[in-house]
Amino acid sequence: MATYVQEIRRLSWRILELICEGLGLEKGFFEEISQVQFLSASNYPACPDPSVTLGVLKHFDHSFITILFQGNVDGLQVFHDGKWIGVGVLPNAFVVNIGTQLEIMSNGKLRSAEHRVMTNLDEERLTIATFINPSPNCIVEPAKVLINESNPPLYDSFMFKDFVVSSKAFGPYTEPIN
Ligand SMILES: O=C(O)CCC(=O)C(=O)O
Ligand SMILES: [Fe+2]
Repeated sequence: MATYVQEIRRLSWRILELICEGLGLEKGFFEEISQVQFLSASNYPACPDPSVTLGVLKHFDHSFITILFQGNVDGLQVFHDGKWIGVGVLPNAFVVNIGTQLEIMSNGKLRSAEHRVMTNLDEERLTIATFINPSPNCIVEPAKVLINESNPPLYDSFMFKDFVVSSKAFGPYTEPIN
C-alpha cells in the first residue's frame, strides 16, 4: 500500500506539472499547494436491482485532481451534454478526474466533471480513489496569469480550509495526517 501511495503521488505530481505547462502557469505552480493526498477505497457489492440503487450519488470532487483505480469492473458515469455516460474500463489504466479546485485555479479552462457510480447486478466492484487536494491554507483562486481584461476571474478567492468547513465537503474539517 505504501508503494501504491508513493507511486500515485509521483504520478499525480507529473500530471499536475503537465497541466501547469498546458495552462501556461509558472513551473512548480502546484508543487507546494498540492501536498495533501486523501485515499478512499470503496467496495460496491453486487446489487439485486441496480435500477434502484446507486453506488455513489452524483457529485463533483473537491480536489485538484483525483486518480481512480477501478480494476476491471465498470460503474463510473459522467454527466455530459445532459446525459450520463459510462466511462468504461481499460486494463491497467487510471481515470484522472479534474476536481473543482483545479477548475477554479484554471479560471474555468478545465472543467470538473460531475459523476456518479452505478451498481452492478452480479459483479462486486473495488476502487481506490486518491484525491490530490489543496493544502488547508492554500488560497484557491483563478491563477493571476490567466486573468486579464478579456478574461475576468470567474470565481471568488477563498482559503481551502474555509471552503471545506463552509461547504461541509468532507464532513467536519480534520487536520491531515503527515
Ligand atoms: O468508486 C468510484 O468509481 C468513484 C468514487 C468517487 O467518485 C469518489 O470517491 O469521489
Ligand atoms: Fe468522485
